[in-house]
Amino acid sequence: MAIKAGVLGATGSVGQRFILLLEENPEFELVALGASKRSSGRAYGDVVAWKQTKPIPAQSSGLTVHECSAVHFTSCDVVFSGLDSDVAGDIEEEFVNHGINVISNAKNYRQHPQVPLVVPTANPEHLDHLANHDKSKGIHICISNCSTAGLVVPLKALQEKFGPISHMMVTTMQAVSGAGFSPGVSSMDVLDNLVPYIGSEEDKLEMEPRKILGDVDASTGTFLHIPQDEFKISATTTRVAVIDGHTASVSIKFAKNKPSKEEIIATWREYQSQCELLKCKSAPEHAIVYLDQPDRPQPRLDRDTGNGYTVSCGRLRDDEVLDYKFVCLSHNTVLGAAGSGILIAELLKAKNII
Ligand SMILES: NC(=O)C1=CN([C@@H]2O[C@H](COP(=O)(O)OP(=O)(O)OC[C@H]3O[C@@H](n4cnc5c(N)ncnc54)[C@H](OP(=O)(O)O)[C@@H]3O)[C@@H](O)[C@H]2O)C=CC1
Ligand SMILES: N[C@@H](CC(=O)OP(=O)(O)O)C(=O)O
Repeated sequence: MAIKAGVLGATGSVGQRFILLLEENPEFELVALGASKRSSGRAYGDVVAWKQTKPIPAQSSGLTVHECSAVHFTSCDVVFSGLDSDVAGDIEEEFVNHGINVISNAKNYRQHPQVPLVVPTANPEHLDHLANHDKSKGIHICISNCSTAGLVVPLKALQEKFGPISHMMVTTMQAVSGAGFSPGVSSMDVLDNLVPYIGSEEDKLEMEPRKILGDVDASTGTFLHIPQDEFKISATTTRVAVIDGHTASVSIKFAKNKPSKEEIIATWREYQSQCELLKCKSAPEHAIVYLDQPDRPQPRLDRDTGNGYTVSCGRLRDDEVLDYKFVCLSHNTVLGAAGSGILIAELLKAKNII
């Protein structure tokens, strides 16, 4: 039976991606949409400022947009949240307290010790700890920050094979769709330009990988961060004139032995997450691809690999300061947001959690 899904923040950058991905996926039936009071009570097609390259799916276009109140979403098996973080905190809490399962893109609960922070092709095993969740409430899961999502997949593959990474320096070049649509980045700021600042983004990149790659205390269901002194991260984040696709230049140092370049590339190419092993519908054939061309990955050429669920890596080379440096690229509204939400719901079904 199809998973009945709702989308909160359906009119936004992430919300629109949810609409497109859900429409193409027979595992889901989209039954309810929510946005602000400005949009509620009207047909989705009439209120959304559609900015995707594919047309609005006809079925979604006719759905009525509701206010984000749990009463309108009780028929949903899962509700995906693409809400502005200014409002996501209270709204998601109300939904979970009404027994509705929420998978959120907003940052509000990412650091909560009982809420898993999941990138489905990196740490799907964290979802196993939800099997014994408090059944009087809905399940609450957070998806990572979009730059973090593309980063932790290649790191997880290396951590599994070669042990912990102790140091990382990362500089991102982030697409404008990451800044959302209301108001978004102005063309005067980003055209012919680069903005070397994205508010709070560096803190998230320095914090979230330590939870995603960390352990879980199974006795208490607490999601633990790798201590800061065991995994030091320094991040710089920038906005560039790209529509979709976040690129990162990354340098890493291994805590133990330094593998060879050939071992790293083979590890990335062979890596399989539970999503592929459990045959989730949206799972990419390869969670990571390594590109040998010296000028790849590039956002326009590589963001849609694996329908936007694959991380493209390239330019692996020695680093004079740490061990190695490389470039990675991922689709910020697919793997970095809506796509991960959908893949997490598919994992929950495959694991009999929903
Ligand atoms: N864009 C990206 O790549 C990523 C974004 N995120 C996170 O996902 C969330 C959504 O981001 P994004 O889509 O970019 O943002 P947008 O600004 O494009 O969309 C925000 C959405 O929130 C709704 N909203 C705003 N105020 C209210 C309210 N008071 N009550 C109910 N709904 C409201 C808007 O509805 P309306 O149109 O009616 O105003 C809109 O649907 C954010 O928390 C963001 O940080 C996470 C990962 C990646
Ligand atoms: N801040 C990211 C989008 C994102 O993921 O935001 P947050 O981590 O607040 O959900 C960007 O600007 O590209």
